[in-house]
Amino acid sequence: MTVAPETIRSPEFVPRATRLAQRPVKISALCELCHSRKAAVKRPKNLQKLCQLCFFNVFETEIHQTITNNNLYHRGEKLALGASGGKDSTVLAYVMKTLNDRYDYGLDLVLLSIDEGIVGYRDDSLATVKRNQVQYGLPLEIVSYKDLYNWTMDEIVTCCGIRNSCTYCGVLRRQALDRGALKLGINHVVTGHNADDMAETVLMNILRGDLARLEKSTAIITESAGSPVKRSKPFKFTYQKEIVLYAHFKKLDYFSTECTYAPEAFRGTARELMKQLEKSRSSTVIDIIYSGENLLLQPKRINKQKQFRKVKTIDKKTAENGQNNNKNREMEVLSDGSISLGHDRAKYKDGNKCLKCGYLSSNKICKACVLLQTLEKMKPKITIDNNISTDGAAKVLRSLETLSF
Ligand SMILES: Nc1ncnc2c1ncn2[C@@H]1O[C@H](COP(=O)(O)OP(=O)(O)OP(=O)(O)O)[C@@H](O)[C@H]1O
Repeated sequence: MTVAPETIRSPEFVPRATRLAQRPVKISALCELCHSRKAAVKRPKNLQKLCQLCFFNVFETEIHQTITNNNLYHRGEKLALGASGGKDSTVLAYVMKTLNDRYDYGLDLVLLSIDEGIVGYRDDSLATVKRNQVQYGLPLEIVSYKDLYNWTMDEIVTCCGIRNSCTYCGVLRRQALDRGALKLGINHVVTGHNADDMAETVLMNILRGDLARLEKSTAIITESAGSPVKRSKPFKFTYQKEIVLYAHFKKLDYFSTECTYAPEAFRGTARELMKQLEKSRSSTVIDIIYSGENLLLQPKRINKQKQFRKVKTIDKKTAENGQNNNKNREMEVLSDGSISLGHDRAKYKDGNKCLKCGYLSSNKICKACVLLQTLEKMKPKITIDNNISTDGAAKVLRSLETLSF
């Protein structure tokens, strides 16, 4: 197995969206709303020129309207705000606290952080969350992969490579957020997913022909079978660039480095495509979300599509070994080496538990356990470098370079 060193991001890397949004914009005009103060921003959403105060006001009011129009929360509800220390979740914590106080929502807010165990990345971003906890006066709960699964992401990458790291991390984080929330007696997790994230997901699902996921990808509130924890995304209509501008002007304390491991490769492709489209049509992000919301999918066609995809993607060797004859397919290694987590056809009903870990799951074995089982199988095949003099990504990279399967 070879891993290109450039797929591991330098800790100094600053995402392009952050760099662009932080670049001072020269606008020599008056604010189009108050007509008295000098405009400081040109809103990426509609190109309106606004002063800082009016920008803060429209930004917060739009999120308030998203919350109230969609009846996202109710008085007395306890919410776990997914806090990674990044721009989206820092703005999420700040805005949710501001709106809760301003409009007297009557919500009980708690910050919930998942420590995936990525040295040089998550430990630094968690330090930011700890400062936010003090700055916003909100309680904080930190749950780690190591405690829940006995694996850190650094160990997982050392074991299975970078290629599938986003699959592992995404599945484990989803469950970790649920478990962290339940530990706090909360059944509602709020995340900072924004309009750009959502449009990218819609595009990815269209490009992959994943119609089943496409249907769910624009939901502002989701509840999955087998989990008592629901999720909501109050930034569904909020542009990423505006989130960065807001954090910048408000001087919020956030961590702007991207994950050490390369972001999901295909998401990057969808992101690039979206940026290209945005150059000629500034409303691209909202248009894609709108299309995703209004696509009418015919069940018969979805089934056909699934069958077609199954024939196309099953790895030849695995198929020859008969491993995919299992009707209750749980995990499939695709021909391109990536992992696809299937669903148990004999679906469990709500409230059923994973036979392995006992955690709630709609499948016989939960997705996290399926992945952890695979990791355990791979573990004996590798020798992990015991030299602890170099930590984090550098150590992982060195370990990966010496591995052979
Ligand atoms: N380690 C974590 N702990 C708690 N919540 C998380 C964590 N990682 C992600 N989330 C939640 O999921 C949302 C989307 O995460 P994603 O990985 O897409 O990061 P992002 O777009 O860079 O967001 P952020 O800027 O907040 O890190 C975050 O805004 C946050 O609410």
